[in-house]
Amino acid sequence: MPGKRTDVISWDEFFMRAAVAASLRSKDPNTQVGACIADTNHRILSVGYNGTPRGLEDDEFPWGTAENPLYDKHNYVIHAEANAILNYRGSLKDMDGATVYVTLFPCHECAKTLVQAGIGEVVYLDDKYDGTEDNLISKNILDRCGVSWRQMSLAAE
Ligand SMILES: O=c1[nH]c(=O)n([C@H]2C[C@H](O)[C@@H](COP(=O)(O)O)O2)cc1CO
Ligand SMILES: [Zn+2]
Repeated sequence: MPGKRTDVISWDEFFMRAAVAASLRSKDPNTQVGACIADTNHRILSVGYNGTPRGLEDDEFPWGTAENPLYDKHNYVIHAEANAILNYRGSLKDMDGATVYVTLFPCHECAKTLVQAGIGEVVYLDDKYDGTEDNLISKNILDRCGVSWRQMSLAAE
């Protein structure tokens, strides 16, 4: 009888690759973010990426930053983590203790939202805004609310 395959990818890698796949849908020319929420039974609950709200056509959208807040993408884009939570069609109870896999460390607004949704752990790939005010606030929120966070990497293909 042949033995089982043993060189399978880990759960971490599986969920992070799902987050990366979601990020590939992002139209943001500067930063593409993907999020994948997995429950404690290794089930994917939801995925999301940074994009415009429904009704705001992402083809016509000015994808840049601007001095005038009216024309700055940051004021319109829904973050990947928020989209992953909003895309979920089940009960929010399922998010209790779940892990969110994100390609970029969550901003402080997403940190608050993730905490309030019941997320227990954040696993991230990149932390390119490490040390910025927003990033420090985000880490402060997660720490004070008992949400753990850790970085992982994906092997290059
Ligand atoms: O937690 C996050 N989640 C998320 O989806 N984003 C998105 C919003 C923007 O579309 C983009 C950030 O753009 P930029 O790096 O040009 O400032 O990434 C950004 C963050 C944190 O910075
Ligand atoms: Zn955010």
